[in-house]
Amino acid sequence: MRYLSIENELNYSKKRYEFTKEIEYIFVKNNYIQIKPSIFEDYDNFIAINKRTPTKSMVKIVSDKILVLRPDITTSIIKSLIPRWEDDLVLKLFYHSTVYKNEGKEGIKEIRQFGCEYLGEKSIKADSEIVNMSLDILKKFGKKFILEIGSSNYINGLLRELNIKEHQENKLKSLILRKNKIEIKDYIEKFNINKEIKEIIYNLLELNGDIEEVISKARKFYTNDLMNKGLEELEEISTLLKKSEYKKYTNCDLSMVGKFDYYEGIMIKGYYANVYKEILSGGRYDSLTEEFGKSVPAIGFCIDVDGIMEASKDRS
Ligand SMILES: N[C@@H](Cc1c[nH]c[nH+]1)C(=O)O
Repeated sequence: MRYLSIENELNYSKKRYEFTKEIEYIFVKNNYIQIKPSIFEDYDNFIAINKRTPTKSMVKIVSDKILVLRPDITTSIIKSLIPRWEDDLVLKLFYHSTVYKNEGKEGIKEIRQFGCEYLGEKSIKADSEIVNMSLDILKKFGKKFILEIGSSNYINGLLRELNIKEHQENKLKSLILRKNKIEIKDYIEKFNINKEIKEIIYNLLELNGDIEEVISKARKFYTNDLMNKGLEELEEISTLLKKSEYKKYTNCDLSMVGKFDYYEGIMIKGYYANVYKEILSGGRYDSLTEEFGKSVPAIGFCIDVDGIMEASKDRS
Protein backbone atom coordinates (compact mmCIF):
# COMPACT_ATOMS: atom_id res chain seq x y z
CA MET A 1 0.00 0.00 0.00
CA ARG A 2 1.26 3.48 -0.88
CA TYR A 3 0.53 6.37 1.43
CA LEU A 4 0.36 10.03 0.54
CA SER A 5 2.04 11.23 3.69
CA ILE A 6 3.34 10.07 7.05
CA GLU A 7 0.20 11.46 8.60
CA ASN A 8 -1.99 9.31 6.33
CA GLU A 9 0.08 6.26 7.09
CA LEU A 10 -0.27 6.84 10.83
CA ASN A 11 -4.01 7.39 10.54
CA TYR A 12 -4.30 4.15 8.64
CA SER A 13 -2.23 2.34 11.29
CA LYS A 14 -4.39 3.75 14.05
CA LYS A 15 -7.54 2.61 12.31
CA ARG A 16 -6.05 -0.81 11.66
CA TYR A 17 -5.19 -1.14 15.34
CA GLU A 18 -8.81 -0.39 16.29
CA PHE A 19 -10.08 -2.92 13.78
CA THR A 20 -7.74 -5.64 14.97
CA LYS A 21 -9.02 -5.11 18.52
CA GLU A 22 -12.59 -5.55 17.29
CA ILE A 23 -11.75 -8.76 15.42
CA GLU A 24 -9.70 -10.06 18.34
CA TYR A 25 -12.66 -9.48 20.62
CA ILE A 26 -14.85 -11.83 18.52
CA PHE A 27 -12.30 -14.64 18.81
CA VAL A 28 -11.67 -14.12 22.52
CA LYS A 29 -15.41 -14.01 23.24
CA ASN A 30 -15.72 -17.42 21.56
CA ASN A 31 -12.87 -18.80 23.72
CA TYR A 32 -10.12 -18.88 21.10
CA ILE A 33 -6.56 -18.56 22.42
CA GLN A 34 -3.98 -16.43 20.61
CA ILE A 35 -0.83 -18.11 19.27
CA LYS A 36 2.23 -16.82 17.39
CA PRO A 37 3.05 -19.08 14.44
CA SER A 38 6.61 -19.45 13.16
CA ILE A 39 7.65 -17.23 10.28
CA PHE A 40 9.74 -19.83 8.40
CA GLU A 41 8.69 -22.95 6.50
CA ASP A 42 10.84 -25.69 5.07
CA TYR A 43 10.58 -25.19 1.29
CA ASP A 44 10.56 -28.91 0.33
CA ASN A 45 7.95 -29.82 2.96
CA PHE A 46 5.74 -26.94 2.00
CA ILE A 47 5.66 -27.71 -1.73
CA ALA A 48 5.17 -31.43 -1.08
CA ILE A 49 1.91 -30.59 0.73
CA ASN A 50 0.71 -27.53 -1.14
CA LYS A 51 1.23 -28.58 -4.74
CA ARG A 52 -0.87 -25.85 -6.31
CA THR A 53 0.96 -22.94 -4.69
CA PRO A 54 3.26 -21.60 -7.45
CA THR A 55 6.87 -21.84 -6.27
CA LYS A 56 7.69 -18.48 -7.84
CA SER A 57 5.16 -16.85 -5.51
CA MET A 58 7.18 -17.93 -2.48
CA VAL A 59 9.77 -15.78 -0.75
CA LYS A 60 12.80 -18.05 -0.43
CA ILE A 61 15.62 -17.78 2.06
CA VAL A 62 18.84 -19.72 1.72
CA SER A 63 20.41 -20.81 5.01
CA ASP A 64 21.65 -24.43 5.60
CA LYS A 65 18.68 -25.46 3.53
CA ILE A 66 16.04 -23.58 1.58
CA LEU A 67 13.34 -21.97 3.69
CA VAL A 68 10.37 -19.85 2.72
CA LEU A 69 8.67 -17.03 4.55
CA ARG A 70 5.35 -18.64 5.44
CA PRO A 71 2.94 -18.53 2.51
CA ASP A 72 0.23 -20.07 4.71
CA ILE A 73 -0.27 -19.99 8.46
CA THR A 74 -2.53 -23.04 8.75
CA THR A 75 0.19 -25.37 7.43
CA SER A 76 2.66 -23.88 9.87
CA ILE A 77 0.36 -24.39 12.90
CA ILE A 78 -0.54 -27.96 12.00
CA LYS A 79 3.11 -28.86 11.40
CA SER A 80 4.01 -27.59 14.84
CA LEU A 81 1.10 -29.07 16.84
CA ILE A 82 0.19 -32.44 15.34
CA PRO A 83 3.46 -34.29 16.16
CA ARG A 84 2.75 -33.49 19.85
CA TRP A 85 -0.99 -34.10 19.68
CA GLU A 86 -2.65 -35.98 22.55
CA ASP A 87 -5.89 -37.89 22.02
CA ASP A 88 -9.12 -36.12 22.93
CA LEU A 89 -7.48 -32.71 22.85
CA VAL A 90 -9.74 -29.90 21.58
CA LEU A 91 -8.08 -26.57 20.77
CA LYS A 92 -9.50 -23.28 19.59
CA LEU A 93 -6.72 -21.00 18.37
CA PHE A 94 -6.44 -17.66 16.66
CA TYR A 95 -3.56 -15.62 15.27
CA HIS A 96 -2.86 -12.21 13.89
CA SER A 97 0.11 -12.58 11.54
CA THR A 98 1.47 -11.92 8.09
CA VAL A 99 1.86 -14.17 5.05
CA TYR A 100 4.36 -13.36 2.32
CA LYS A 101 3.94 -13.52 -1.42
CA ASN A 102 6.49 -12.83 -4.11
CA GLU A 103 4.71 -10.84 -6.80
CA GLY A 104 7.68 -10.60 -9.19
CA LYS A 105 8.15 -7.07 -10.51
CA GLU A 106 5.69 -5.72 -7.94
CA GLY A 107 7.93 -6.95 -5.14
CA ILE A 108 7.12 -8.88 -1.98
CA LYS A 109 3.61 -8.51 -0.68
CA GLU A 110 2.95 -8.73 3.06
CA ILE A 111 -0.62 -9.80 3.67
CA ARG A 112 -1.89 -9.21 7.21
CA GLN A 113 -4.20 -11.94 8.29
CA PHE A 114 -6.35 -12.84 11.20
CA GLY A 115 -7.21 -16.49 11.35
CA CYS A 116 -8.60 -19.19 13.58
CA GLU A 117 -8.36 -22.95 13.76
CA TYR A 118 -10.77 -25.24 15.64
CA LEU A 119 -8.93 -28.54 16.18
CA GLY A 120 -10.07 -31.88 17.62
CA GLU A 121 -13.81 -31.40 17.07
CA LYS A 122 -15.25 -33.60 14.33
CA SER A 123 -18.92 -32.81 14.70
CA ILE A 124 -21.05 -30.26 12.94
CA LYS A 125 -20.67 -28.16 16.10
CA ALA A 126 -17.28 -26.96 14.87
CA ASP A 127 -18.45 -26.31 11.30
CA SER A 128 -21.39 -24.38 12.63
CA GLU A 129 -19.26 -22.27 14.98
CA ILE A 130 -16.80 -21.45 12.19
CA VAL A 131 -19.56 -20.49 9.74
CA ASN A 132 -21.27 -18.31 12.36
CA MET A 133 -18.08 -16.61 13.48
CA SER A 134 -17.10 -15.81 9.90
CA LEU A 135 -20.53 -14.24 9.38
CA ASP A 136 -20.22 -12.30 12.67
CA ILE A 137 -16.99 -10.78 11.36
CA LEU A 138 -18.32 -10.03 7.88
CA LYS A 139 -21.43 -8.39 9.35
CA LYS A 140 -19.43 -6.24 11.71
CA PHE A 141 -17.38 -4.51 9.00
CA GLY A 142 -19.71 -3.88 6.09
CA LYS A 143 -23.29 -3.74 4.93
CA LYS A 144 -23.34 -5.83 1.78
CA PHE A 145 -21.56 -9.13 2.17
CA ILE A 146 -21.95 -12.75 1.26
CA LEU A 147 -20.50 -15.99 2.57
CA GLU A 148 -20.16 -18.54 -0.19
CA ILE A 149 -20.19 -22.17 0.86
CA GLY A 150 -18.70 -24.94 -1.26
CA SER A 151 -17.53 -28.50 -0.87
CA SER A 152 -14.10 -29.87 -1.70
CA ASN A 153 -15.54 -33.39 -1.51
CA TYR A 154 -18.09 -32.61 -4.19
CA ILE A 155 -15.64 -31.02 -6.61
CA ASN A 156 -12.83 -33.50 -5.96
CA GLY A 157 -15.28 -36.39 -6.35
CA LEU A 158 -16.34 -34.95 -9.68
CA LEU A 159 -12.78 -34.40 -10.92
CA ARG A 160 -11.87 -37.94 -9.86
CA GLU A 161 -14.33 -39.21 -12.47
CA LEU A 162 -12.27 -37.57 -15.23
CA ASN A 163 -9.28 -39.80 -14.63
CA ILE A 164 -6.87 -37.12 -15.76
CA LYS A 165 -3.29 -36.40 -14.71
CA GLU A 166 -2.50 -34.21 -11.71
CA HIS A 167 -1.24 -31.27 -13.80
CA GLN A 168 -4.34 -31.48 -16.01
CA GLU A 169 -6.58 -31.47 -12.95
CA ASN A 170 -4.74 -28.44 -11.59
CA LYS A 171 -5.17 -26.64 -14.90
CA LEU A 172 -8.89 -27.43 -14.90
CA LYS A 173 -9.17 -26.26 -11.29
CA SER A 174 -7.58 -22.94 -12.22
CA LEU A 175 -10.10 -22.50 -15.08
CA ILE A 176 -12.97 -23.31 -12.71
CA LEU A 177 -11.53 -20.89 -10.15
CA ARG A 178 -11.59 -18.16 -12.79
CA LYS A 179 -15.16 -19.20 -13.70
CA ASN A 180 -14.17 -19.25 -17.34
CA LYS A 181 -17.01 -21.28 -18.87
CA ILE A 182 -15.76 -21.22 -22.45
CA GLU A 183 -12.24 -22.27 -21.58
CA ILE A 184 -13.55 -25.00 -19.26
CA LYS A 185 -15.61 -26.39 -22.11
CA ASP A 186 -12.73 -26.20 -24.62
CA TYR A 187 -10.34 -27.82 -22.17
CA ILE A 188 -12.45 -30.84 -21.28
CA GLU A 189 -13.42 -31.42 -24.92
CA LYS A 190 -9.90 -32.85 -25.36
CA PHE A 191 -10.48 -35.72 -22.97
CA ASN A 192 -12.43 -38.87 -23.47
CA ILE A 193 -14.99 -38.29 -20.74
CA ASN A 194 -18.33 -39.91 -20.15
CA LYS A 195 -21.24 -37.75 -21.39
CA GLU A 196 -22.96 -37.53 -18.02
CA ILE A 197 -19.82 -36.19 -16.31
CA LYS A 198 -19.19 -33.68 -19.09
CA GLU A 199 -22.72 -32.43 -18.62
CA ILE A 200 -22.09 -31.70 -14.92
CA ILE A 201 -18.86 -29.88 -15.68
CA TYR A 202 -20.58 -27.74 -18.31
CA ASN A 203 -23.26 -26.91 -15.74
CA LEU A 204 -20.95 -26.57 -12.76
CA LEU A 205 -20.97 -22.79 -12.68
CA GLU A 206 -24.76 -22.87 -12.53
CA LEU A 207 -24.72 -25.01 -9.41
CA ASN A 208 -24.75 -21.78 -7.48
CA GLY A 209 -27.45 -20.11 -5.39
CA ASP A 210 -29.67 -20.98 -2.44
CA ILE A 211 -28.07 -23.89 -0.61
CA GLU A 212 -31.13 -26.16 -0.57
CA GLU A 213 -31.90 -25.52 -4.22
CA VAL A 214 -28.30 -26.16 -5.27
CA ILE A 215 -28.18 -29.45 -3.36
CA SER A 216 -31.40 -30.69 -4.94
CA LYS A 217 -30.22 -29.57 -8.40
CA ALA A 218 -26.91 -31.43 -7.91
CA ARG A 219 -28.76 -34.57 -6.83
CA LYS A 220 -30.48 -34.71 -10.22
CA PHE A 221 -27.10 -35.27 -11.88
CA TYR A 222 -24.80 -38.26 -11.46
CA THR A 223 -23.02 -38.46 -8.08
CA ASN A 224 -20.36 -40.84 -6.73
CA ASP A 225 -19.64 -41.63 -3.06
CA LEU A 226 -17.35 -38.61 -2.50
CA MET A 227 -19.74 -36.20 -4.21
CA ASN A 228 -22.57 -37.60 -2.05
CA LYS A 229 -20.50 -37.12 1.07
CA GLY A 230 -19.99 -33.49 0.06
CA LEU A 231 -23.71 -32.97 -0.52
CA GLU A 232 -24.55 -34.57 2.85
CA GLU A 233 -22.10 -32.23 4.63
CA LEU A 234 -23.72 -29.28 2.90
CA GLU A 235 -27.15 -30.56 3.93
CA GLU A 236 -26.08 -30.46 7.57
CA ILE A 237 -24.98 -26.84 7.20
CA SER A 238 -28.17 -26.04 5.33
CA THR A 239 -30.28 -27.43 8.20
CA LEU A 240 -28.43 -25.20 10.66
CA LEU A 241 -28.74 -22.15 8.43
CA LYS A 242 -32.49 -22.61 8.06
CA LYS A 243 -32.90 -21.53 11.66
CA SER A 244 -30.40 -18.69 11.40
CA GLU A 245 -30.87 -15.00 10.68
CA TYR A 246 -27.67 -15.32 8.65
CA LYS A 247 -29.15 -17.55 5.95
CA LYS A 248 -29.86 -14.58 3.67
CA TYR A 249 -26.16 -13.73 3.68
CA THR A 250 -25.11 -17.14 2.39
CA ASN A 251 -24.86 -18.70 -1.02
CA CYS A 252 -23.82 -22.16 -2.14
CA ASP A 253 -21.27 -22.57 -4.93
CA LEU A 254 -20.46 -26.13 -5.97
CA SER A 255 -17.81 -24.92 -8.39
CA MET A 256 -15.79 -23.47 -5.51
CA VAL A 257 -12.11 -24.41 -5.65
CA GLY A 258 -10.07 -23.87 -2.48
CA LYS A 259 -6.91 -21.77 -2.53
CA PHE A 260 -5.12 -24.78 -1.01
CA ASP A 261 -5.44 -28.49 -1.77
CA TYR A 262 -5.75 -29.48 1.88
CA TYR A 263 -9.47 -28.85 2.17
CA GLU A 264 -11.60 -31.90 2.80
CA GLY A 265 -15.21 -31.00 3.50
CA ILE A 266 -16.99 -27.68 3.49
CA MET A 267 -15.16 -24.59 2.22
CA ILE A 268 -16.11 -20.95 2.77
CA LYS A 269 -15.25 -17.67 1.05
CA GLY A 270 -16.44 -14.24 2.14
CA TYR A 271 -16.92 -11.17 -0.06
CA TYR A 272 -18.13 -7.59 0.27
CA ALA A 273 -19.98 -5.84 -2.54
CA ASN A 274 -17.57 -2.88 -2.46
CA VAL A 275 -14.28 -4.86 -2.55
CA TYR A 276 -13.28 -6.79 -5.65
CA LYS A 277 -11.34 -9.55 -3.88
CA GLU A 278 -11.99 -12.41 -1.50
CA ILE A 279 -11.74 -11.20 2.12
CA LEU A 280 -12.27 -14.40 4.06
CA SER A 281 -11.47 -18.00 3.20
CA GLY A 282 -11.29 -21.35 4.91
CA GLY A 283 -12.82 -24.75 5.40
CA ARG A 284 -12.39 -28.21 6.89
CA TYR A 285 -8.97 -29.78 6.35
CA ASP A 286 -8.65 -32.98 8.44
CA SER A 287 -6.41 -34.59 5.79
CA LEU A 288 -3.65 -31.99 6.29
CA THR A 289 -3.15 -33.24 9.85
CA GLU A 290 -2.57 -36.79 8.51
CA GLU A 291 0.45 -35.49 6.58
CA PHE A 292 2.01 -34.82 9.98
CA GLY A 293 1.25 -38.24 11.44
CA LYS A 294 -2.14 -38.07 13.11
CA SER A 295 -5.70 -37.68 11.97
CA VAL A 296 -7.21 -34.75 13.84
CA PRO A 297 -10.44 -33.03 12.86
CA ALA A 298 -9.67 -29.45 11.83
CA ILE A 299 -11.50 -26.46 10.46
CA GLY A 300 -10.69 -22.76 10.28
CA PHE A 301 -10.60 -19.60 8.23
CA CYS A 302 -8.56 -16.46 7.72
CA ILE A 303 -9.44 -12.83 7.05
CA ASP A 304 -7.51 -10.26 5.08
CA VAL A 305 -7.22 -7.29 7.47
CA ASP A 306 -6.54 -4.64 4.81
CA GLY A 307 -9.47 -6.02 2.79
CA ILE A 308 -11.74 -5.64 5.82
CA MET A 309 -10.58 -2.04 6.20
CA GLU A 310 -11.39 -1.32 2.58
CA ALA A 311 -14.84 -2.87 2.98
CA SER A 312 -15.55 -0.91 6.13
CA LYS A 313 -15.57 2.43 4.29
CA ASP A 314 -19.18 1.50 3.72
CA ARG A 315 -19.83 0.61 7.36
CA SER A 316 -23.00 2.04 8.81
N1 LIG B 1 -4.93 -20.73 5.66
C1 LIG B 1 -6.07 -20.54 4.80
C2 LIG B 1 -7.30 -20.23 5.60
C3 LIG B 1 -7.66 -21.32 6.56
C4 LIG B 1 -7.51 -21.34 7.89
N2 LIG B 1 -7.92 -22.57 8.27
C5 LIG B 1 -8.29 -23.23 7.25
N3 LIG B 1 -8.13 -22.50 6.17
C6 LIG B 1 -5.77 -19.38 3.81
O1 LIG B 1 -4.80 -18.68 3.95
O2 LIG B 1 -6.56 -19.16 2.90
